[in-house]
Amino acid sequence: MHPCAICQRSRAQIVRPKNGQKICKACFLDVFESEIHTTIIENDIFPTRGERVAIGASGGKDSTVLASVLKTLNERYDYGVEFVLLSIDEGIHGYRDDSLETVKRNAVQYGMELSIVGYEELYGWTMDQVVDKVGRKGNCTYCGVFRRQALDRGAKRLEISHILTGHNADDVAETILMNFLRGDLPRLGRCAEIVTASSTSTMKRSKPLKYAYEKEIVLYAHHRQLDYFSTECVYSPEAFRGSARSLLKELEKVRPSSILDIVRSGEQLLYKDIGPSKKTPSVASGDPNQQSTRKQTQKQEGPRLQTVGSCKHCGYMSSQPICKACALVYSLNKSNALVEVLVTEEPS
Ligand SMILES: Nc1ncnc2c1ncn2[C@@H]1O[C@H](COP(=O)(O)OP(=O)(O)OP(=O)(O)O)[C@@H](O)[C@H]1O
Repeated sequence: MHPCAICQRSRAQIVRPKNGQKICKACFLDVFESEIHTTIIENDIFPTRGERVAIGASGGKDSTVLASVLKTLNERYDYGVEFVLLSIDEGIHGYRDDSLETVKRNAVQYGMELSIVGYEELYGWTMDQVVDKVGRKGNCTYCGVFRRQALDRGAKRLEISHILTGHNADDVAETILMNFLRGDLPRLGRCAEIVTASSTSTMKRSKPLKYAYEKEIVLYAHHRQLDYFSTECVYSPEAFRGSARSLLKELEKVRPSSILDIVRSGEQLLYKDIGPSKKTPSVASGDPNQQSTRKQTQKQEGPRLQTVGSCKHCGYMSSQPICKACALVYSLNKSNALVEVLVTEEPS
């Protein structure tokens, strides 16, 4: 029987996936929470007392652990923050409708207000309809782009300007790997940041679980007996992300520190601005083809720093003149003769 490497008193029950340390359950829960508190303090995630902050709540393990830990830490360390659960209903039958029931229970369990915003209401399309139209290849792109904006819009309705997501170290490392393999250094730099803010938008996003391993999040949820929804999305992840995930899991098996090492590498690779591109054409409409012309021009001239501004159509955060959500809705509606971009209905 190993004594706990931290308290030296109780029997070690858990081998920490992050570093192999053998510790007892109480010390694991304590060290897991303490590390997230340290991340919050070191990165000044809650600089303003009295702030209302939205937690992107999917009902899955990550955002459920995030909500639970934040409630604990807010009470323990008195951050003075009010948390609100914000859920996006993508319109995926047999998946999101079930997980939203979990979020409704979490709202009661954690005593947090819950707000739900749907793709159908925002974009005129549920994900089930998008998949019917575009098929299973590439549908994750629509979902990811729509969700990002839907969270912004949901928060704005609540008069909240700070959104937290449950992205963990594995998620961040996976995205860094994907961007590295694509040679997309500007995006790589942005995805490695823990807090993203912009001078042209009031919305801030933070990832308090950025240094928490997925395996430890599962362990924490298990030992705290949290109520979360564990089914995978019925539309499996796009092939490239799936491959990056498998690669990461293989690396983790032979070297558990790989996940944090990749996150640290991403942080070191934060791209440095090399000045504006000369020939970038302006994008005047939501036509995604024009945006791809812009991309090609950038490829010829070398990468540029991706700066965050506002979409000319809908006014929400965008690194392009026309945001990706507007471009995607445009492409979905175009063949239905609905050229009016629905997202313009709610300007910022
Ligand atoms: N439908 C949703 N509504 C609100 N927030 C969401 C939704 N889907 C994802 N998010 C936010 O984005 C984060 C990352 O989402 P992702 O799809 O990678 O899921 P995940 O890693 O399985 O996380 P979770 O376990 O919380 O579902 C989530 O932790 C959550 O904060």
